Amino acid sequence: MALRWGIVSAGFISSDFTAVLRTLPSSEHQVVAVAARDLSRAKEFARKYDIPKAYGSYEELAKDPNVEVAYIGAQHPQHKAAVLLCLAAGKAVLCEKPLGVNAAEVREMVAEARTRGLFLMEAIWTRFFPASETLRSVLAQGTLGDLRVARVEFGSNLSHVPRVTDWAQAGGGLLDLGIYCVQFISMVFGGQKPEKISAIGRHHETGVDDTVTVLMQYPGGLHGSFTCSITAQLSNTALVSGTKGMAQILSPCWCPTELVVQGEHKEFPLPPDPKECNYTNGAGMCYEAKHVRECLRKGLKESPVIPLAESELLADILEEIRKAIGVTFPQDKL
Ligand SMILES: NC(=O)C1=CN([C@@H]2O[C@H](COP(=O)(O)OP(=O)(O)OC[C@H]3O[C@@H](n4cnc5c(N)ncnc54)[C@H](OP(=O)(O)O)[C@@H]3O)[C@@H](O)[C@H]2O)C=CC1
Ligand SMILES: O=C(O)[C@H](O)[C@H](O)[C@H](O)CO
Repeated sequence: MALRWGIVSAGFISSDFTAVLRTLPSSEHQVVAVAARDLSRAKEFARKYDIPKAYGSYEELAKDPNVEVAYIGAQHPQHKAAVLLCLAAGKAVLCEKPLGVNAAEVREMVAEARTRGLFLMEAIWTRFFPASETLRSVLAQGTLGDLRVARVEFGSNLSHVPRVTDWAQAGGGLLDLGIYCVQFISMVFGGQKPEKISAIGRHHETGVDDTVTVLMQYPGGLHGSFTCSITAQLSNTALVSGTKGMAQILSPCWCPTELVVQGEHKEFPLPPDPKECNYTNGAGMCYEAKHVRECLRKGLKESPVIPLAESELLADILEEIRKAIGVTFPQDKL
């Protein structure tokens, strides 16, 4: 039976996600409604993607009985209200990363989903790419021996993207790009909590974090480290290494198609990108969409691949790093 999606907000990532859903069999995925703060933009989006219902408020979409799962594609500070609204209306929710601006926001959403017995997932789409799945099996087989080090770099000059430098919209590299680095390290180290975190950060002129380098010590003496930047181009690769060898995810490591294990290069081609995609490897959003459908059809309340406890952990780590480098957002004071 088709999963009936409602798209909350009509921005860039919502466009990509909707375009990708339309490439999947309509017997499995249908987009039944879209909402934007402005009705005319919602209507334009609905016309473009042939969506039967357009709403001028997120509230109206949440009340639509035909919507089964809401996809939240608004900017970071708008996630919490949209998620809570959809959960209160009994919808399952897939919310873009970062789930919340800080750990308190994430905990509030997770608690609400649990209390209501509803599915909630943070859209850490990276984990559903075949290259990431293969890396997880390589690690599970012990191919790399005892793990020692994980290292990620994600940076690019994004100073032209308004939301990325906007302090009021919780911009900066950590929440936008650093979250991909932290999720990688967390994935390869088994979702453990780091014992120690230290960080240095350069502030952007708008007050958000510009470039951040982080060292994390994990139980068993494992070392995780990353650099993220909204002004400097970095290698955008990720590696994990142990006593028997190394595996490397090549660029773009947040939506990967190439994995090198002990020197052996493996490629994982994506389905063709819908031509209107705004972001790199947008076609790869199909993997998380399929995963959400599988979870919902099995009656799961959270994803086993990115469980809610790990979303809480990622938020805790990001918040601790922000504290260490002195970056705060309005949400931190509430
Ligand atoms: N998984 C991935 O690959 C990617 C994920 N993302 C995530 O998706 C989210 C959205 O990013 P993106 O699509 O680039 O963002 P956009 O700039 O396209 O904004 C998305 C929507 O946010 C709402 N919005 C924008 N500004 C404001 C504001 N000042 N106050 C209230 N609402 C506002 C609007 O909703 P409306 O249409 O209702 O007016 C807008 O359409 C981010 O959280 C980002 O981290 C982004 C890029 C890639
Ligand atoms: O999730 C992402 O991929 C990031 O939000 C984008 O890559 C970045 O913000 C590009 O503008």
